[in-house]
Amino acid sequence: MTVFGTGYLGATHAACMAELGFEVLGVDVDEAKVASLREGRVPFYEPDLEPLLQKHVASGALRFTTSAEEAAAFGDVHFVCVGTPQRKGEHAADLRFVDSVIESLAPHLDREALVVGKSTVPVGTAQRLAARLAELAPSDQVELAWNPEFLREGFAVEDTLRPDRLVVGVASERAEKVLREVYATAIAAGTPFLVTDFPTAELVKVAANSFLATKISFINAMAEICEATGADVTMLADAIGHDARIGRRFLNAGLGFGGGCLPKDIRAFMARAGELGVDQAVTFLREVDAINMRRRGRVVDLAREVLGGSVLGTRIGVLGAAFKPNSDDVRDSPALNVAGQLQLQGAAVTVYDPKANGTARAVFPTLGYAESAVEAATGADVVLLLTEWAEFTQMDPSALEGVVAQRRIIDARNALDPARWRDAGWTYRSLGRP
Ligand SMILES: NC(=O)C1=CN([C@@H]2O[C@H](COP(=O)(O)OP(=O)(O)OC[C@H]3O[C@@H](n4cnc5c(N)ncnc54)[C@H](O)[C@@H]3O)[C@@H](O)[C@H]2O)C=CC1
Ligand SMILES: O=C(O)[C@H]1O[C@H](OP(=O)(O)OP(=O)(O)OC[C@H]2O[C@@H](n3ccc(=O)[nH]c3=O)[C@H](O)[C@@H]2O)[C@H](O)[C@@H](O)[C@@H]1O
Repeated sequence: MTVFGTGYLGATHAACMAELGFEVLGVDVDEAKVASLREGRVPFYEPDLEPLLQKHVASGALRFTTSAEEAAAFGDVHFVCVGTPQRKGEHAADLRFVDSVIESLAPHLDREALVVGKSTVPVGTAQRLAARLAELAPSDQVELAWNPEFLREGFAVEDTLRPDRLVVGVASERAEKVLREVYATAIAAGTPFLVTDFPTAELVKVAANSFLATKISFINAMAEICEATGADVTMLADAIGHDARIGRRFLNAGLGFGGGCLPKDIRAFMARAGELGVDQAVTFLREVDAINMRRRGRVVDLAREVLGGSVLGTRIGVLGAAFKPNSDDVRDSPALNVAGQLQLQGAAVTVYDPKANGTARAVFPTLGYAESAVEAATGADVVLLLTEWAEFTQMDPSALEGVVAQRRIIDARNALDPARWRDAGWTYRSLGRP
């Protein structure tokens, strides 16, 4: 099989398919990425991925190329895992990479093949691509299926090898049969395998991410109310989370969601609903987005408040740049956004992230970068915890007390024990907690 696009999703999918026993050819237009993967080096940080890549590159089961023609000749099943980012200045998804896979692959498909979309796309895309595939492919035995992906960064390998469900949108029994073979190991282990049509498969993905985003913004809205009343949002989340219908997971209030998926997916969903004339059905997502973005401003305000009204001329130590722990991904990262805003307001900001210094520096070269939490906090008038890496949450306050200018910490992820820091003489502030 082949995997088009070897980013966070595609590289993981390719390595995991090799682990399941398939011969896999990864395809990317980025020559540097392909060169790195060929040498067994993952060009981003994802726990557990590199050993898997190295194992299967070494055995020859996993190879990489930049040639779509080579891929067409090699594969019977072709997965599409390319990016679908937000279009510049718009909410809609940019589908040019998905389109370009079909344009470059289809003309070479001269025998039976199944093209399987995994990228997150607006509903209706699969139908359109299926028509284009039929137009371009020399063989009439070429078909499309849609198989959305639900993996989380930081747990990508685990989620791919042991998914909690598999969803396939198919147009024929043959496509279903092929996908049952591809996922035979997970199906045998009891993973629910849901077979549906194209639009349902596409919608399952954006509905799931919209629900997750809504859950986070719901608790962050409660955090705003807690801040106005002196209530404690963490206790509130624990208490409502005991109701199994609600559930405690994804109710962590704080700086809100970012990354290459939730923000762009809810925006693309609103844009697509608008095109379909049903925008009213998802106008609540506008509020979900607005609540989320307000959290970033709230942390900046809190820093200003703690610093006596202005951040101008102050030194701020920032712990975390990635959009979440166990990842080096800084796409739409709330942490980096806050660090950038504080710098714009005149603070000298020094950032440390265990894995994301490099990716952060590439998009935000003007911030200061440190090699450790202690170095980032040195001379700081306030320290901000913006990404809850275990390295930070397990930190002893005494590790920083000798280096900071002032013992002040803002815990924007509600990840530290307030009593521990206060007892050690720190001014501790967090979001939605007194
Ligand atoms: N990152 C994640 O955790 C998840 C991502 N998704 C979805 O998967 C898709 C990919 O996301 P990421 O892997 O994060 O993006 P990414 O940006 O890390 O990777 C995309 C890759 O596609 C390559 N590419 C672009 N055009 C190509 C072409 N014509 N042929 C071959 N390769 C090409 C790029 O060079 C890049 O390496 C998106 O639609 C995303 O919403 C879905 C579930 C999880
Ligand atoms: O479509 C995708 O790409 C993926 O998007 C998310 O996965 P991911 O973006 O890797 O990360 P999450 O763990 O969902 O976290 C997203 C953001 O929400 C924030 N978050 C999460 C949970 C929470 O309780 N509170 C909270 O603020 C995180 O800090 C992070 O910024 C979904 O969880 C995956 O199922 C989905 O496949």
